[in-house]
Amino acid sequence: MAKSPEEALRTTLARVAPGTHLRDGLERILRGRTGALIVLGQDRTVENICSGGFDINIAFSPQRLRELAKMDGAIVCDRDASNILKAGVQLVPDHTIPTEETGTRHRTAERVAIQTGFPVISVSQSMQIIAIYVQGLRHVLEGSEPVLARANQALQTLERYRARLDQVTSTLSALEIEAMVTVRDVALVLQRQEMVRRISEEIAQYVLELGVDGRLLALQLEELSTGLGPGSDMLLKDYSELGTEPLDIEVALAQLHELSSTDMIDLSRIASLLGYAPDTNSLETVVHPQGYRLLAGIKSVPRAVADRLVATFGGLQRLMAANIEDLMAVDGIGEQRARTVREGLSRIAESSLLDRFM
Ligand SMILES: Nc1ncnc2c1ncn2[C@@H]1O[C@H](COP(=O)(O)OP(=O)(O)OP(=O)(O)O)[C@@H](O)[C@H]1O
Repeated sequence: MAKSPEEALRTTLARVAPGTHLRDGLERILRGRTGALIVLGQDRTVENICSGGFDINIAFSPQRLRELAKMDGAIVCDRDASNILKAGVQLVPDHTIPTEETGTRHRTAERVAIQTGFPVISVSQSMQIIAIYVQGLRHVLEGSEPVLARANQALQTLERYRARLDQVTSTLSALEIEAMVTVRDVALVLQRQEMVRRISEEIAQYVLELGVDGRLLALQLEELSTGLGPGSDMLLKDYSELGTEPLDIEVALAQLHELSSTDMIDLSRIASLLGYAPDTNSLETVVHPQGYRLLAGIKSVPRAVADRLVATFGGLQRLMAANIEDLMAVDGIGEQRARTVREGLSRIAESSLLDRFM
């Protein structure tokens, strides 16, 4: 499947991250106060817009890149910059492709990136910046310090969001056990899960961009992401019976990911993703989960078995009331698994109530 421009940019950012040969070469060009125009990839389209220059086809090294950049014209490397294929090339992209850039080097870079689909890097001699063009996107590379400063701020935000998510999730579990959940409680957890997802994604992007300088950040992100529990899909599945139409979980999840930050504050808007009328009265309606989320929290219960359990018992309350024999009556559940489910559910019930009342 073709990558979205954002995904392609992420891949390229990893390729030029600190610690890579390519970044080393680009930094050398910058320090040497020359410029460069580098295409990362070669195919028929690239061939067709290349004029002059020469084929070299040598293994990539930062020193070679720096030396070749002293010449006029562009450099063509293969996709992962393991070989330098051409140097001193004049690139002649389609001049009708619109570009916002000024200066021929950067206008060419943007057009070539759009026309070929390959990333293009420009090192500006006059502005002393390295810019990456991927399809229609432009990203200016920064030194690690400002990126780390922003990443650390995001990490602190994630820490706060995570604490709040844990809090609302354990409240929801307790309310589920007591059959006292309202739409507001569900929307609140969906909101917090989404906020954690968004900020985690932002930090993951910084990790990519920072390369070797982002190792500690990667560890911190991993630590703050462990034990997150079942995701928003399980929650949507649990409460998807609210509307008149059966809910398409994938669609609802995509809609949640696309909510603007203003919509994210509005719990009624989030509740409407579950098929519920977007008004404040709806938020106070008492609702009952199917049990998918709590079952997903029990390690040795496969998804298909969980689905069968939900289909048989038709809701968490009846599932909680089921004894070993009742559970064993479900297709694919032997005594061992019935015990696991029973004990798992009892443990969740105990710990939820303890969390709530202690
Ligand atoms: N179409 C092109 N193909 C290959 N190389 C190019 C092309 N356009 C510009 N260059 C390279 O960029 C160099 C600088 O060109 P120019 O001064 O017009 O660009 P600029 O955008 O002002 O660059 P800078 O920001 O580096 O000063 C040229 O000498 C050439 O090596």
